[in-house]
Amino acid sequence: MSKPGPYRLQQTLGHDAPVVAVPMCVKFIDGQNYHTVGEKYLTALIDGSGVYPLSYPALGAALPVDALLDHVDGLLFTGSPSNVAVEHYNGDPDRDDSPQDPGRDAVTLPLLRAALKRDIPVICICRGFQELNVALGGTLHTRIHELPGKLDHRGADGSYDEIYKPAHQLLLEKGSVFAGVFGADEITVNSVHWQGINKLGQGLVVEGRAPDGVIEAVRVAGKRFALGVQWHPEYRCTENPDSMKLFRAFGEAVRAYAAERRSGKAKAGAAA
Ligand SMILES: N[C@@H](CCC(=O)NCCCC(=O)O)C(=O)O
Repeated sequence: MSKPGPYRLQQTLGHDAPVVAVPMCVKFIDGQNYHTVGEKYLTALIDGSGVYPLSYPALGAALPVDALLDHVDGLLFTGSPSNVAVEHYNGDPDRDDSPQDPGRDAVTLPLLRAALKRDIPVICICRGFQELNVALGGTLHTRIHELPGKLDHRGADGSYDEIYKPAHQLLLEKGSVFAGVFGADEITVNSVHWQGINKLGQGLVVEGRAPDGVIEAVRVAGKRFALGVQWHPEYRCTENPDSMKLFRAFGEAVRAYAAERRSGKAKAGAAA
């Protein structure tokens, strides 16, 4: 795989740009743990949403989530090759070589619940979408391509453009929040995942599916902006008008929340 050149940002943020936290993954590299986040998520937040991304380490309960949430205006939960551990949803054993990230699980699941409690805007992508479902008591299929009648959602081999190329239609519920964002009942999306929603988490509303019925878009009922997508709108975000619509909508929700938070009107703390 060839190394990409530096990304050239298209936006310059103002000093008062709202802040969006992005929980990191833990990767073991050359004998040490590194906390990492894919650049495309950070640049999509800047160029798509106009917000300031703040990477958040996966150090578990040592960092109380409410200490972070007092200072941010939104959260983005990224995709990752690793899978949510089955112990978090009482699932069947995962495949033996399933990549795991217990450090990330220990942060993202409580962080998601706390953010939803405060009604902070959240967008959850791929692994983040699966975390949203698990955080709300849902379960996952670990190998959807092995289920009868399902497409292979794992993405093609090859260059990143090949892996993240348009893969299938997303069929949206009429009148859904996503249909409003896109101004359409159907768009084309990419697909890079083994796992998918099985039992739906509490409070989640299905807004869109792949043609094989796999759940691809959800929202949390009653929240100002809490959306999850199984595909990758962050990939080459600025080149895809639908991806830009989604990131712009997230940016608007974050700016509205930031104005409330900074005026002291947002719900405070875990008691809210
Ligand atoms: N591991 C899960 C989630 C898949 C996922 O998030 N893929 C993205 C990979 C890296 C990235 O683009 O950030 C599954 O296989 O379902």
